[in-house]
Amino acid sequence: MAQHALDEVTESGAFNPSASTFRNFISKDPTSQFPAESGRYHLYISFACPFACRCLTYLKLKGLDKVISFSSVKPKWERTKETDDYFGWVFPASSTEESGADPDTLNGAKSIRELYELANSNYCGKYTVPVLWDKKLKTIVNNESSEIIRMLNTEFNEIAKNADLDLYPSHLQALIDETNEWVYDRISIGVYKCGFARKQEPYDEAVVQLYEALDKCEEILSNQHYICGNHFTEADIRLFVTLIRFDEIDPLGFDVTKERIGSGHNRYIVVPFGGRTTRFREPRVITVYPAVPFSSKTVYAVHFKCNKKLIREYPNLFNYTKDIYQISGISSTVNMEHIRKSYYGSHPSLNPYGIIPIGPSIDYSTPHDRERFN
Ligand SMILES: N[C@@H](CCC(=O)N[C@@H](CS)C(=O)NCC(=O)O)C(=O)O
Repeated sequence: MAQHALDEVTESGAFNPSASTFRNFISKDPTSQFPAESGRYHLYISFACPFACRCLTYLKLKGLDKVISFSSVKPKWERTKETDDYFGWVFPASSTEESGADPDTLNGAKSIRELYELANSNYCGKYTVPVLWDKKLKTIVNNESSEIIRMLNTEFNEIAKNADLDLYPSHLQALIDETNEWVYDRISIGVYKCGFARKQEPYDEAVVQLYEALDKCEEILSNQHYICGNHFTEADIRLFVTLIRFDEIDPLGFDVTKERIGSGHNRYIVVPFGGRTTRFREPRVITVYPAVPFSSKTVYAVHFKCNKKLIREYPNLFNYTKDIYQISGISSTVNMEHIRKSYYGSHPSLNPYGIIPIGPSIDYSTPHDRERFN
């Protein structure tokens, strides 16, 4: 059994991930094995992982982040044991080692792998995030994001701050399920199918399907506010976590304006803006030959070869992404520094030197036009 999703590739070269292994459910029933209780559970995430961030988004939106604690691993995979070559998610040794990541004060684990081994000493499989951990029984409840978000939606409502928020309302369930199916297959996992393909044919197939699905989203979102109508649902969160990783915001804190200076040449004026990491003290003018727009240097577009079109070339999808980003609590689930470091730094077979491209500058907090559907 493969230890990494990256290695779950069939003989024909296509990415084919295996199912998650821990599939228990937390229930509002106090007599169940895993009852919904304040302070009992912990969510281990990576800010880089779209699947883990689905769950974090639920903690924020449902007002459960005081009821269920959470912490993030470091973004870049590291060796997890002296005795073998498995590289995976690790915790920092101290809270100052890596901004956004926390040591594992609960179990004293050095890696996510250790948690899987604590839960099952015979475990062999992938060591993925998210991990929903039961502090009382010292085990993994569930490591499948699509199930964790369903529990968070309904089972903690007695103690959730925003119990009334229902992201899987009964009248939309059939439509949400149907939407999830094609969005997952062609977009959420579709970008990984493009990136992890080891032969041209499966890549060609996945990339066509990805862009057909993005075109379909664009069409749907030109007629309605959200992907399943005018109601914000689970399906929007599942789509958003991929869209936000497609066109990355400027990680270095540069405001880049482009000027054309003759055929084939672009001049970029790079201006540092306040409060964020900057590399230059003074505004600089840099010239790029030939005319390669910065906007082509994005996470999925570059790293996973999803470069037919960027999200911001789709007016409705782009404004939709901004709209969701601006929902209270959501921007705190987006850590671009972790996303960049992780994708570019953790897949040596895709990016052997671990070089992180500069990326474009997009401000997702700027106005959008989605209120037109209100
Ligand atoms: N089915 C899982 C998939 C989670 C998943 O693929 N996580 C990736 C990060 S995006 C991971 O932890 N990979 C570690 C590895 O492949 O070793 C879910 O949706 O919860």
